[in-house]
Amino acid sequence: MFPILTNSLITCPIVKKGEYNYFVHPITDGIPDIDPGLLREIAVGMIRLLDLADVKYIVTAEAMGIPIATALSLMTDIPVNIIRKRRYNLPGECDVCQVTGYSKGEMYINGICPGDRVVIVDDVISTGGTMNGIIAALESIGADIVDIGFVIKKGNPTLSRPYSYLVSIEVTDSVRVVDQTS
Ligand SMILES: O=P(O)(O)OC[C@H]1O[C@H](OP(=O)(O)OP(=O)(O)O)[C@H](O)[C@@H]1O
Ligand SMILES: Nc1nc2[nH]cnc2c(=O)[nH]1
Repeated sequence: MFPILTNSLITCPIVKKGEYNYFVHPITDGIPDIDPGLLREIAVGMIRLLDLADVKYIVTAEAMGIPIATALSLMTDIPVNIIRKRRYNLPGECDVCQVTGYSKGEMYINGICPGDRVVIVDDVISTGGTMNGIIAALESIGADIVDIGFVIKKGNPTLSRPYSYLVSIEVTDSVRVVDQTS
């Protein structure tokens, strides 16, 4: 179903971040490069996956959600709203607490209003810490979260809302693709 994505995953390197097996891949790291054919395959798959009707923003997290959200935006004409790792101190800025398997930090939402219909996309979900933080922050704003989609699901994370993904992987000393959307 996603031959370029699948092949690039099973051949990608793994590095250790403490005890965490971190896979290094074009879509999640931009390394070694982002092939346009891979990005197109993903964008077409995500558009099939997601409910994008009457959506005001495709919301994504800096940094590696940006290429995916941009590709979707070009194909749908829906603007992108980027959750940034930098604080701007603008009126209404909303803090997101981000905890991953290897890091902890803050992110910041600007420009989303109560009632805005949004779809959230990201490159990968692993512990779910990032997305659960984003969901809580968007709920506190009063945004209407219509759908949530990932290119890659790593392991078996739990989210406070339903979500979908293109491929599911297990990572040990290599990547194994265990499932994909049909
Ligand atoms: O499910 P989780 O365990 O929270 O991991 C998922 C998050 O990890 C990556 O972001 P990262 O913070 O590494 O930033 P980057 O996009 O700048 O590489 C990825 O883009 C997700 O946002
Ligand atoms: N590139 C990359 N990003 C991640 N985000 C959460 N886990 C991972 C991982 O294993 N690799």
